[in-house]
Amino acid sequence: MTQTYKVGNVSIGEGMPKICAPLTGTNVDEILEECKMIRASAVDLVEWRVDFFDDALLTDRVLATLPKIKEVLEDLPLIFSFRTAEEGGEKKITDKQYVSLNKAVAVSGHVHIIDIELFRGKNVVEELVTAAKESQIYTIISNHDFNRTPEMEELIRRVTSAIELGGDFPKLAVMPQREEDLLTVLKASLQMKRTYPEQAIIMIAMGSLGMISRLSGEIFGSAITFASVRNASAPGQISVTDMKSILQLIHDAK
Ligand SMILES: O=C1C[C@@](O)(C(=O)O)C[C@@H](O)[C@@H]1O
Repeated sequence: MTQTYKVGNVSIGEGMPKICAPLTGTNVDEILEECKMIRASAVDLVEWRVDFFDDALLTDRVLATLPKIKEVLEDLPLIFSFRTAEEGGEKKITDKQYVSLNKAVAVSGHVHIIDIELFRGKNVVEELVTAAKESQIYTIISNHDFNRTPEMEELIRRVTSAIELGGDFPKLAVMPQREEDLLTVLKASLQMKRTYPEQAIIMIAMGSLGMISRLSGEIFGSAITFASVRNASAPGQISVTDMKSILQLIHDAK
């Protein structure tokens, strides 16, 4: 039985996968406009993809923007993600900046979850997991490959490392090149769900070929799915409205 993580008012790890919409605005006005649209939609969580923000490398500007976002989103749980250029994000950032930005955000009290990239290395990940725990917020430990899908054993190895490093939600997003890659992701997801039944895991195959993986989380064991309200933050995301009705259909059929 998957452990349920209570993030704000949302229970992650039970029932239908929870829908998360990304904020991809480049300035405060755009971001707040997106927040309003998201607030009026059927999302469960919001991800601030801060790497889209022009001032992402200025911690003061990021910290000043967070309360404005919270004001519009009200009680919707917020994930903070700086997706680095190495993993398909918009900007480069040094390890030092990455750690200090995420730490400042963790202690700010304005976010519920921070996303830490597995490949930033053990030291960075451990330092940020500790900081998050001290601030009583959750962590996603993530890994992305926008070009290909690694072998099944490698997918399992990455998710297992994320669990061993103390992440609350291990997350993998990879790009299938052929139909078999999609099956590999679903199979890895199911295997992880069976091996770690108490763990809420997020497994995504991106692009049009991977779309099924975004819909089938309740079957194969993926606790959060990403869908868009205005702009997609990754290939293959569908609209929140379509996502909600498909997840409901699958849920009702169970
Ligand atoms: O890691 C993920 C998943 C994602 O890459 C996707 O494929 O939906 C979208 C990103 O915004 C998010 O940080």
